[in-house]
Amino acid sequence: MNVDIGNALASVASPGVSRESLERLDEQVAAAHERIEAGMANEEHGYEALNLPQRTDPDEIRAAVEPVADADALITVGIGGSSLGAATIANALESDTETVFLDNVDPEWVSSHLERLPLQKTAINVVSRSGTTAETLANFLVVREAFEDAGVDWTERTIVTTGEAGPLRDLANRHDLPSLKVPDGVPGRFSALSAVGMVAAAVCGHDLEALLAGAAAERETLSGSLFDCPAYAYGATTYALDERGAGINAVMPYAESLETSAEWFAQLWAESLGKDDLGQTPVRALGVTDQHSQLQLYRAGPRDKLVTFVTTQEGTDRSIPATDVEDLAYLGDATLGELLEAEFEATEASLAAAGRPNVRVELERVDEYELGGLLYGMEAACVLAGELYGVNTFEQPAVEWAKNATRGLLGGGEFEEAEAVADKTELRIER
Ligand SMILES: O=P(O)(O)OC[C@H]1O[C@H](O)[C@H](O)[C@@H](O)[C@@H]1O
Repeated sequence: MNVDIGNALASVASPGVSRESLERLDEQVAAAHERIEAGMANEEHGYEALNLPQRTDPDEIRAAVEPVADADALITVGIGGSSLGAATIANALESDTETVFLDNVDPEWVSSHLERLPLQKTAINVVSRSGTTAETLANFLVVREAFEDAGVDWTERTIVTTGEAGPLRDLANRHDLPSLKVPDGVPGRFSALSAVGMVAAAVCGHDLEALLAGAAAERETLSGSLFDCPAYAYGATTYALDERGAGINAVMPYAESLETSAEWFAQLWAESLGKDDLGQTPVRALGVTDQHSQLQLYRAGPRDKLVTFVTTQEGTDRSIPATDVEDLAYLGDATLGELLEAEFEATEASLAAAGRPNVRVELERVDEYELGGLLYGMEAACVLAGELYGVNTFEQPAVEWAKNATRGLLGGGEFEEAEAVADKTELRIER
């Protein structure tokens, strides 16, 4: 990926960061880079994620999915980091295999998928790093039952990806299911380039080598200066803008196929950096759609936002048919791709003209190679930002708190967090 931070400079935007400040910040980037390289070399928890392009074995993943290679549909049961990376890849790329991601326990929604899908020709991909996440295990039990009710042997159609030990690992062993291991030292939200994100891609027939090659190329750019490394330029600029008041980061891909990448990014940014009263709030937007809903706020609301555009240079196009309606004649000379491009450029310029900081992340096209680069680049940006903030990027104690409270409420053990639910302050206004 390439990154253009010109519209984040103080000469354009407020808040903005001056070239001199960036040069001073670059000294911290150099120190952070040394720390990151050491963490990678020592295979430390979290930093190990940045070694995945070299560590992930596509053959192992393809071998595990071999029994379900004929599937017409794939249900991935997982949540957060065990779903969003896989969904980002699957939703970005074309495939004949329909992919469904059960990352919610809304009973109506879960049932509607199970009633609709051809279960005889459907595979199940269960993913949980811990193997204990209540939503994932509950959904898996429900999916299994639906397969049994339909007379389909779910043990023939299930692939498990989980840690070395835990309830899901036990289950995989008990039923002799094909299974893959979540690599050690890789937190869920940094695991897209492992089996966690790539099983679904393999079932869909995507090019796993190209995903990893794109990520490896991004890894090669990591260096001690933000001016030489797109990922660090992004991480350092977002950090500097947050310090200057842009506490919100609205990520706006200009490609429908990249919409899920903004969801994936939101988890990465929020769970990694939201600590010690620090962190930038990620917001999901989509170009051009959200030009007609959120842009007013981005351009004229509080000066607390950075807009991150994600653009692609090339893709399939479609011409707009000519019409004899005079006022619409200009459209007939264009294509939908040209319209999209013009709308992006106009939106970017409109923010800059109003002095609102924005950054452009450029991909050449939406394919495996470029996606690998985007996933890796944003992860590296996040790790760098975590170093600059001085937070523990790789933990998520606040999420664990709510997980414990839920388990306590359901009788899954003694968790003091559950008591807080009973302590809720009420001020109800009833109709
Ligand atoms: O993969 P699992 O162990 O099932 O965890 C799934 C998700 O659970 C929690 O919400 C964590 O905060 C996330 O970081 C994680 O991705």
